[in-house]
Formats: sequence, structure tokens, C-alpha cells
Amino acid sequence: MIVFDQVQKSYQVDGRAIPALHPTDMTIETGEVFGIVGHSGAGKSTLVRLINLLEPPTGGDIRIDGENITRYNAAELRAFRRKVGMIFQHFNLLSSKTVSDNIAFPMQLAGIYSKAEIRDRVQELLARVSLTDHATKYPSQLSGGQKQRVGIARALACRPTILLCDEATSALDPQTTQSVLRLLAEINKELGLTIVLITHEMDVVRRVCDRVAVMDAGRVVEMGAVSDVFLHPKHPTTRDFVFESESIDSEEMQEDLQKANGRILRLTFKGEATYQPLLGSVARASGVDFSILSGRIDHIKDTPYGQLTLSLIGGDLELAMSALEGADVHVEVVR
Ligand SMILES: Nc1ncnc2c1ncn2[C@@H]1O[C@H](COP(=O)(O)OP(=O)(O)OP(=O)(O)O)[C@@H](O)[C@H]1O
Repeated sequence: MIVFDQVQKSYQVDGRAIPALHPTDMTIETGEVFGIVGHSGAGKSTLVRLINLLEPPTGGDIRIDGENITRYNAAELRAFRRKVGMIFQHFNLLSSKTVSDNIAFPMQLAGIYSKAEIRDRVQELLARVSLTDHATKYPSQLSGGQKQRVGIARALACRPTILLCDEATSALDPQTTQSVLRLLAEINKELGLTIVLITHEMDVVRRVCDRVAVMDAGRVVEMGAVSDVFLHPKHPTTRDFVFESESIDSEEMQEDLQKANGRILRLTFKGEATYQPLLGSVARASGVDFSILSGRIDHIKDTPYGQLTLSLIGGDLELAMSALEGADVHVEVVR
């Protein structure tokens, strides 16, 4: 478990302390995939670099599995850093080394593994990231997705318990992004690794994360289960991210809604409710007429969900709303 207790970070610029992370409390559970989303400059990288103490905090305590890592001496810090792997947007591979040698590098640096151990571990990791046939290639001979797979294998070399991902899919096309995210989800499930993933795309959070923190101007402005934050965003920054990921233009949407008659509801179905033929029976029982203004069906990690924006006219609106809520549908009155 990673616990931030009033952790803060300021950078010294021209003799002045500029805050990048205001005092923050946060808990990341062991074995979860935790997303940190925010616009450029929000403080995401700073927050993640505090977890492996690449940046020391200017205040507060960071406890990992009960140990206050901010009090570590140099030797403890070296041992701790082996337990935290990191992957980067631009992969940061060594261009003069082969795929195998890139993966072996952190183990060689650690100086605690035998040659045979390193050789066996590299083979095992090549298989895990499906690059066995590319072992002797150099980074320049690989695609972006393959490079990131090397980055992941290298990060796993010393058997870390935490994997930090800094915009790991931002330089990849959508299809390659999906395959890298699938690999991360697989690693999380099979190795029980805690993954902390920074991104500026809510879609990445939706696909792989269990919980998410939304950052804005050096503060965590919203934090919770992805299904709660994604389906019921509260902070304007979160709403912007969700709308962006759903390609919704909020001004356009407002214009469209103004043209619709009656009461406007936004319904959110989750899990099994997503597939139930509910609207027809509710309309018949309550006598309301409805027209569909927008709708989508998708997944949050493995859970299906659907969202519908409806305008409702006539009939018994109260009855319709309570029937929907009784069927586990979240009902939000838009107008
Ligand atoms: N080494 C540094 N020295 C001074 N200021 C810094 C330093 N690193 C970051 N900052 C500042 O701290 C703030 C947060 O930066 P950070 O890199 O954590 O944001 P971010 O959300 O990761 O942004 P991006 O998505 O662009 O990487 C920014 O205002 C940035 O200019």
C-alpha cells in the first residue's frame, strides 16, 4: 500500500519556491491499477516521481507497506528503487544495446544477480512481452509498440512490486495503445503488481484502471473508483476529461438539449442492467413518451455500461423515474 500523508512538493525557481503539488493525502492499494489524470502541468509527473523518490518531497510522509521511505538512507533507497519499475512515454531504451541487453541492464546494474539468473530472467521476460523473436534486434529496428514492450520487460527485470507508467501509451497509435494496455492489465492480474499510471486520456483510465485521481493545478480534485468518477464526474476538470474522451462538445450538446421538449434525463446503466429491455416497459407502465437524444454502450475495465440521454413527455414522470431507479439505473435530471 502506498500512503501519501500531507505530501507536498515545491521547486526552487530563481530563489522562489513554486508549488507543484499542494499537501496531498492519498492511498493506493496493493495490487490495484491506479490512474492519475490531468492536463499538462497539473503535477502528475511530480506526484509519480515522489513515489520512487526521484524527487524528494518538501513536506509530508510517504509510506510504502508501512515503511516511511522519506527516511531511507542511501543503501535502503537503492534496494527500494529495485522494487519500483518505471516505463516512459519515449521508452528511454539504450540505442546501442540489443533488446536482450536492454532488459538485462537493470539486473547488471544491481550487481546482485548471477549471469545465469540474468540470462534466464531475460528469456522469461522476452516470452512474457512476446518479443522472443526480436531478442537480438536494436531499438531502432522496432515499432513503437515493440519498444514499449521492451520498456515493460526492462521495468519488470528486478521483480518490482510497483510499476510506474508515465504517459506510457501517449506516443502510440490507438491499436498499439490497446495492446500495451492489455499487456499491463495482464501483468497486474498475473503478478499482482501495483500499477500507477499517469495519462492525459480518460479513455486509458477507463480501460485499465480500478481507481483514479484527477489533478488540476497541483491538487487532487477528485479521487475514487473509476466507475464512480467516470460515470458521475463532479469536478469541472473531470467533466472536461470525460466529455473529451466521449468526443462530446459541451456547447453543442447544450444547443441540442435546448431544442428538445419535456423533461431531460440522463440514465446510466451498469453491469447486467445495461442489456435489459427496460425503457419499453417503463414507458408502457407510466404512460410517458420518450425520445432518445444520445446514447452509448461501452466498458469500464470489464464492466459494461450504457448511457442514454432522453427527453420525456406526458404520463406519470415520477412513476417512470422510480421504476428506473428500482431497476438499478442511475437517473440524473438534466433539465
Ligand atoms: N524540475 C523542475 N523545476 C521547476 N519546476 C518544475 C520542475 N518540474 C516540474 N516543474 C513545474 O511543476 C508543475 C507540475 O509539473 P509536472 O511535470 O509534474 O506536470 P504534469 O502534469 O506531469 O505535466 P505534463 O503532462 O506536461 O508532463 C509545472 O508547473 C512545472 O513547470
